[in-house]
Amino acid sequence: MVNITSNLNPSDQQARQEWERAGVSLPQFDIPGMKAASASQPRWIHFGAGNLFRAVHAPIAQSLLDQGLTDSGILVAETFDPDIIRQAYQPYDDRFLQVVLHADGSMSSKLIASVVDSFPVEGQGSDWDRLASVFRQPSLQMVTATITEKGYALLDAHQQPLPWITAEFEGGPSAASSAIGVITAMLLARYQAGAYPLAMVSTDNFSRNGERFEESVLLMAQRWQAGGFVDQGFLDYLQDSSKISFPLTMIDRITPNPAQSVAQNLSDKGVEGMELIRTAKGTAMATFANTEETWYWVVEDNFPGGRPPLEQAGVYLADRDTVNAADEMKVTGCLNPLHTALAVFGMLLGYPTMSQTIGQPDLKALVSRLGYDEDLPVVPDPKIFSPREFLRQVIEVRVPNPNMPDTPARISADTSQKMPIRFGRTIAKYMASSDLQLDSLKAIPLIIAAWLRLLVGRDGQGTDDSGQSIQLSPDPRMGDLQAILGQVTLGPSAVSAQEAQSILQPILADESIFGNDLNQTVLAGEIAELFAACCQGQGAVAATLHEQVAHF
Ligand SMILES: NC(=O)C1=CN([C@@H]2O[C@H](COP(=O)(O)OP(=O)(O)OC[C@H]3O[C@@H](n4cnc5c(N)ncnc54)[C@H](O)[C@@H]3O)[C@@H](O)[C@H]2O)C=CC1
Ligand SMILES: O=P(O)(O)OC[C@H]1O[C@](O)(CO)[C@@H](O)[C@@H]1O
Repeated sequence: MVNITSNLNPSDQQARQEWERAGVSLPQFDIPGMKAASASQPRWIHFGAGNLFRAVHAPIAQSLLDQGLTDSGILVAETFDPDIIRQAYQPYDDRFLQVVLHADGSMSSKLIASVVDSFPVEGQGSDWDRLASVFRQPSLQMVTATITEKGYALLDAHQQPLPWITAEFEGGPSAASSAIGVITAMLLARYQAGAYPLAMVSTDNFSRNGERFEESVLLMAQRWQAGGFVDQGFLDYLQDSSKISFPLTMIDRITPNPAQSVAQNLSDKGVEGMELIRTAKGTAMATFANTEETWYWVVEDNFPGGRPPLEQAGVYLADRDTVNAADEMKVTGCLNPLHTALAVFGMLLGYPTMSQTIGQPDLKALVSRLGYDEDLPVVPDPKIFSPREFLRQVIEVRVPNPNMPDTPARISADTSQKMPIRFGRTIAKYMASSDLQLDSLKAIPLIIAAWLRLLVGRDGQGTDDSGQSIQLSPDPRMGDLQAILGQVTLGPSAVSAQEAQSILQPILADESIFGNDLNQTVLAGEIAELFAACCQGQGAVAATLHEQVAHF
């Protein structure tokens, strides 16, 4: 048996052979040497210690170390759920396995030991002080983040501070506890230590992520300045692009929650302690992260304090327009809209995995129509890779990978927040185009209708196509959407298309969901008709889908 915390002395041939037998490749670099170098010269710190960090960022740091291109590893801080550090990092010396699940059913694993230190940040205390001393080091070059889209939010829809942010606005840096509050307080420490340069790199999954990161940090700092906690010089520092940058990025690697099947497989191969961990806040972790083979990280090359040679580890460095095009290509066209479509129908039709959804011929036809015919004509071409080839891989290789334990439930979380980017942008482009006709969109109205049909129910329960009540994934708009959809009846006496149009009117008018008032478009009638058809009793969703794809 082997254990990830065991001594990885390069001369211990027996241990190395045992790892080899377990199918796990080991770090090639000198771990104690790396730890010493990182302590005196930290270069890279990450916020958000979840699974994507383990699938992408930490392995990139390891690749650079293995190639001898850097001597410094990566540090990781967690503000939202410090139990992640306490339960999934500290007991394992900050090590874990990165497990790649290949489409042929095989898996390859790497022991990742590039994480130098981990910080469970909870108010001011020793971890806060240790983190601040990292930020005071001139050697620090980049901060990356995966804190989810919600992590950047400071204001509500009425531009009022979110309840948990008010105390931070009013209490200044010493009251910081949110990710943005802590990051801004750390930048203050860096400013006070010598105003050294730093790149602040959001790697969260939404368009123009760097701009959003910058706006949030600046807003926090402005509120602190208004309260007399910081001087104008700090704001000037944050806005001086020769000091602080907020590059745009596109990141892509489907990384599901750790699966029991993977834990079992590793245990069977003789790796000890491969356990699933669920923190009290609900983050699903393990002693490994499972992910797919394909990955992309495209980042705007704007690092005022220099950067590690990321391109040597497979990262695309590009100009701002290219990154933006790559991101829009993925998020509004060639991946995420297809994912949402499959997740919605997967929930309705009872498919347990994402790969099973796309294995159903009607659903494959639906996302092929969506991707090739409706999205591809309006997505930008980043030129560094082909959108058509990217789309082909998503449809033919990545989502169908039967080895990936990804679920419709994971992808369908927060769908209301994803609608404007995943479908609203495309609708807006068709509306603005003189060549493209809005009524040529057939997949998009069907997906919107299916999503609304899924939400028919109450208290966070929806109704699947067999009429059973099912637990829906969390969504901040669930309450108000279900209140409106509560007027809908399912079954033989279900709503007519006309009734549906009147019930759906306030939802379709909501520009925060669709980016446009759909009632002003030909799509409203189409959605209402499809929605009403999907409400006509058991099997109506599958029947409507089948009938529609026959006409694509
Ligand atoms: N998992 C994936 O396939 C991919 C994820 N991403 C991005 O990475 C983000 C995180 O994904 P994972 O690490 O896989 O998720 P995860 O569930 O493994 O971890 C979530 C991470 O986000 C933090 N977090 C959650 N809510 C927060 C909040 N309100 N404020 C600050 N931090 C918060 C958690 O503490 C944790 O560190 C996603 O939301 C997405 O933006 C991007 C591409 C692929
Ligand atoms: O729908 P979500 O929650 O953004 O997840 C989409 C999935 O596709 C991805 O964009 C793949 O990179 C990941 O964010 C995630 O696996």
